[in-house]
Amino acid sequence: MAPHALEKEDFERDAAFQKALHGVSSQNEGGFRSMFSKDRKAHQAAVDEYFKHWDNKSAEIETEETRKERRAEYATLTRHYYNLATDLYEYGWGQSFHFCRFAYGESFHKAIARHEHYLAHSMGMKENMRVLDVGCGVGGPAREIVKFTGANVIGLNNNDYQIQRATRYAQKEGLADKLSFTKGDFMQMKFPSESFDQVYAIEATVHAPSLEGIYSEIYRVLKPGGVFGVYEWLMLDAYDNDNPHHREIRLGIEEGDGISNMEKVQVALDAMKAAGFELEVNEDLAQRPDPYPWYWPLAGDFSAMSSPMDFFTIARMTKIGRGTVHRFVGALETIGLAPKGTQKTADSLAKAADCLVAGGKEKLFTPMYHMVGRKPLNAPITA
Ligand SMILES: CC(C)=CCC[C@@H](C)[C@H]1CC[C@H]2C3=C(CC[C@]12C)[C@@]1(C)CC[C@H](O)C[C@@H]1CC3
Repeated sequence: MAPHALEKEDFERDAAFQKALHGVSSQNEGGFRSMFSKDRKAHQAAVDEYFKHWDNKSAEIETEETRKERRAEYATLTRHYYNLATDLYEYGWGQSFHFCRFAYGESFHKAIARHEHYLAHSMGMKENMRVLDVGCGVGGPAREIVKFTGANVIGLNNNDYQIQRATRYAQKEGLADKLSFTKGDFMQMKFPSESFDQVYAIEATVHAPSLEGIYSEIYRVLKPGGVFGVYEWLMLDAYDNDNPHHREIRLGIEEGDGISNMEKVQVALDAMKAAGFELEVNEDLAQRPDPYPWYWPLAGDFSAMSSPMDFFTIARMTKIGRGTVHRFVGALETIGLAPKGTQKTADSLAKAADCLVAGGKEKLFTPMYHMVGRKPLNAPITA
């Protein structure tokens, strides 16, 4: 397969844009309040840049050409998605931007942390290993993994705002000596070959334009014998791209979650193999017989709530919670307190939530395809 064309990086441009858009809001406590202190013009630019990929491009008229255009601008698309969505994520979900399994009686935040521990455990992560977190968000998982394993973690992210927030949170928790964050496109990492003992990615490599491309780049930076562990977002075998309903679900997830190209399970398995990994774990954790499915918080199923402490956390994620946000930010936009496009972003996220739930219920989609691959000890050096 021909290697995927990469977007040209421009760190100065991105830093200037992040400063103009977010200003000092990266130093706020986070979440809802941060949403209102954005520069209006820069916010509009981010909205236009992101939604040009989706407006008037419905599932019925989707062509391979449209998907190709999104893949060609994967880095800009994802960077602007997180420019728009990060504050809403923190407000509605917390600082670990991923789903998880739920055990009986387990609180939301405990379940999230357990999912992170499980990945580290499945990879055999040990104290003082040099570990890379690919697509680290605002660093919630990395902080938990450093505390759980004692590994030294570097978080890689192509969104300056998230890096600033992640750095601030790590400093606040006194973890700065074990955890740092750096800016970069994961398709073209600046790290030398064979420089990490382990690499993990939690619901992040789905933002890549090509799974083979990102897995190969991860393989390159791993030392021989090194391990890559991932929770991947994938469409399941039952997904049929010729079925309009299926396509609508996939597109709703892609648009509302900043994804240029979501693939099926077999593509990911082939990509791991093509990259050179020996696959040690390969399982859709969403198919385990858990008491509650991964999507229950978004489905607004309060009967699955295990701890009274979770009431307000979950309330923000439900349809009613999302409707309240829709009306509230709409009103704030009208009176000029929130930048234009805030409601459009919230609505797109809300639609994604519905598509995620539908994808989960209809067994078309998983956010937790768990793979662990090892780079063979005798692997030849890759440039
Ligand atoms: C985008 C990828 C690859 C991973 C992120 C997974 C999840 C953390 C997000 C997917 C959908 C998001 C939504 C919200 C928070 C973060 C997600 C669950 C909200 C609950 C945030 C508050 C809004 O009012 C509603 C959102 C619905 C979708």
